[in-house]
Amino acid sequence: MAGNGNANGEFSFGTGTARNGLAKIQTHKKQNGICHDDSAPPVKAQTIDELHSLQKKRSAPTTPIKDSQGSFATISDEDRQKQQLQSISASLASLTRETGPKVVKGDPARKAETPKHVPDHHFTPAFNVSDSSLKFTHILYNLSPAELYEQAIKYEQGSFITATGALATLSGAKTGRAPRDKRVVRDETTENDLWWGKGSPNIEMDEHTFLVNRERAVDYLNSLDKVFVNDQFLNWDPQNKIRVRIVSARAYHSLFMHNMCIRPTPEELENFGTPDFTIYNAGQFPCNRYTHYMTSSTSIDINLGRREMVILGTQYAGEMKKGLFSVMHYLMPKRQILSLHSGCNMGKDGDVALFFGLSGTGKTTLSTDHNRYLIGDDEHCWSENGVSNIEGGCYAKCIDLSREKEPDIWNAIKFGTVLENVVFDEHTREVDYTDKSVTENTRASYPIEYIPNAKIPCVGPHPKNVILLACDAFGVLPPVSKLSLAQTMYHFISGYTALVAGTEEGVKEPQATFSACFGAAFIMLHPTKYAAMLAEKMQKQGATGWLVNTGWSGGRYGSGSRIKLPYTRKIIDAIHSGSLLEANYKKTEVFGLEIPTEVEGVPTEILDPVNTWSDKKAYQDALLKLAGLFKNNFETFTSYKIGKDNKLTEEILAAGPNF
Ligand SMILES: Nc1ncnc2c1ncn2[C@@H]1O[C@H](COP(=O)(O)OP(=O)(O)O)[C@@H](O)[C@H]1O
Ligand SMILES: C=C(OP(=O)(O)O)C(=O)O
Ligand SMILES: [Ca+2]
Ligand SMILES: [Mn+2]
Repeated sequence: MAGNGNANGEFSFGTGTARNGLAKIQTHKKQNGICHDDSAPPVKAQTIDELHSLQKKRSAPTTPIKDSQGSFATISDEDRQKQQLQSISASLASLTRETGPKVVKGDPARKAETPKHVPDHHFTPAFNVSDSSLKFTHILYNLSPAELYEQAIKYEQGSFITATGALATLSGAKTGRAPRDKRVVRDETTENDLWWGKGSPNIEMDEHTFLVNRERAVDYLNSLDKVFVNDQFLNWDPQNKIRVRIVSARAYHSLFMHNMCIRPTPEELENFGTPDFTIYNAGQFPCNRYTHYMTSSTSIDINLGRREMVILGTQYAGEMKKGLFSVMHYLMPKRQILSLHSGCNMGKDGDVALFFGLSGTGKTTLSTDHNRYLIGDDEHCWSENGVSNIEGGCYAKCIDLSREKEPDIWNAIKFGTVLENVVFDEHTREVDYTDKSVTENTRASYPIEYIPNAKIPCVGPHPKNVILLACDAFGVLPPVSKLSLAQTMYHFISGYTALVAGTEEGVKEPQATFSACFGAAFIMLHPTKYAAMLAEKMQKQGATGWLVNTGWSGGRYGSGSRIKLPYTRKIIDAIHSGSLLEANYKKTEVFGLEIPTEVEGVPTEILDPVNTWSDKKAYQDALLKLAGLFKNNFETFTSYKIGKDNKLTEEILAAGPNF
């Protein structure tokens, strides 16, 4: 290269050919004779460190807090930070030791932020002081998705950026929820309030054992260099908002909850105060099998009295979301608000539909509808004023996800989205959504506004249609039937579906299950309490109930096939538009379901399942088998009254299969 220069320090380009065959570089002769790298003004930095310090500017200053009179309080930024740290410090405090780790804000990797000395007073270690009280726990407080990406990629194995910008993560050994490892503290209050015993999801634990696990989680979290803290909200209904704090060890968990809960504005965060409920997620750390009530190394413990939840031995993020949902199933009915395991969307004319159903029945898929506003995909409240989403995000299954069939979910998988347990090309980072190598239960968690027609705020008027989704692996339930109120209640309390592989551990192929209120794993009170509220609301609002089978047709699982999604969508369209209400109906045998004779865009022969089975005897056997399972299951409920209405209770009992 030296050969290209000339005596004046000038280079020529294009005016001749240099000796090595390359064109000569030519620059204009500089007046002062100095050759600059480029024409931009020089950077105002003397050192590399100084240069780097220019890269990041401080976040917008926080706004003043208003006091009860509405005027701006004189609290300084420093005082506010102090209050916030005190609150977090209280959350992380040990219940058995007086001194705990010192809590400081910021990333320990950024040394400048680490205090050089213990701020309060100089102390001499004494026998009652443990090493843990001498260390700092760094708090990464409500980090942004970009910051959480950096944390995950730097420190958490199995974190990668996919071709569309999502954060691929691994949830570890557990890739689904562990309902058998969930425990609820039984104390004087919950003893009477909650549903205990046969069929109930609430497996009891005592207060003391809860505290043992809580201490285990808190000590684990405090043993780390840093923990993530999210302060967020649940429920878009402004009058019934719940403040939640999530303390976790992984950026994956923090980003997941950032997406799933409602994100506070900077002002809301400043006024956050003390949380109504706190999760301690120490999922990497197992519970202790010597601890009473523990039957595995996993424990998910809810203490309603303390307003706390502890997670040990599972990193599956869905436990946090569904754990909080359980809490809402206790808190909301206390306020006469019905909590619903359902998706929810709204048409252009304000017609709201609820989609009840167990995991894998299509709540997320069918509520995400390009022609309608999405209110939420999974957890809602129905109050005197209408519906509200509990969450701020969606949690979609990704197995076999396709751009054609589910374009809105496909497009939501971008920067900010957590993609759990998917398999991708090691070079291009293109995700293979058909790959089940890690699990069948691959998932995407994204903020609801990633769906283009999301309804923000996520609230709507009273529902017009209540759609019960069942994925029937027997292939005998019709693709759609119109229900009377009593039938709606019967099917709501039954909560039938075939559990498909994935979301719960150990389910390998579809199994008939009955899960009261389409969410027995999350309800806290007796199912008839929720059913009575639903009946009252549907009656008052004149809502219509529908049963939609998103499962098998033309034979049971193994011989028939799953009803095509485009057909189910046509059925749902006809419910929304009101046209299905106008159709002609006939009544089926055994289940006594009203089925339409025609639905636009759906082959008529599939509407009555008997038509699709080549072996009619096999159909009859399967039908009676399923009817028997329904009858057996409902026996536990026959001694309960639904609400104050004796007549409705009788009608509900009579609304089941007859054979
Ligand atoms: N006819 C159908 N209706 C609804 N979903 C279907 C249908 N056929 C296949 N599927 C698939 O079943 C899954 C339904 O899961 P999802 O919508 O996440 O259920 P949920 O939200 O109730 O857990 C999706 O992967 C979807 O693509
Ligand atoms: C996250 C869950 O929801 P769903 O499968 O209903 O979408 C779950 O049940 O763990
Ligand atoms: Ca879902
Ligand atoms: Mn769900």
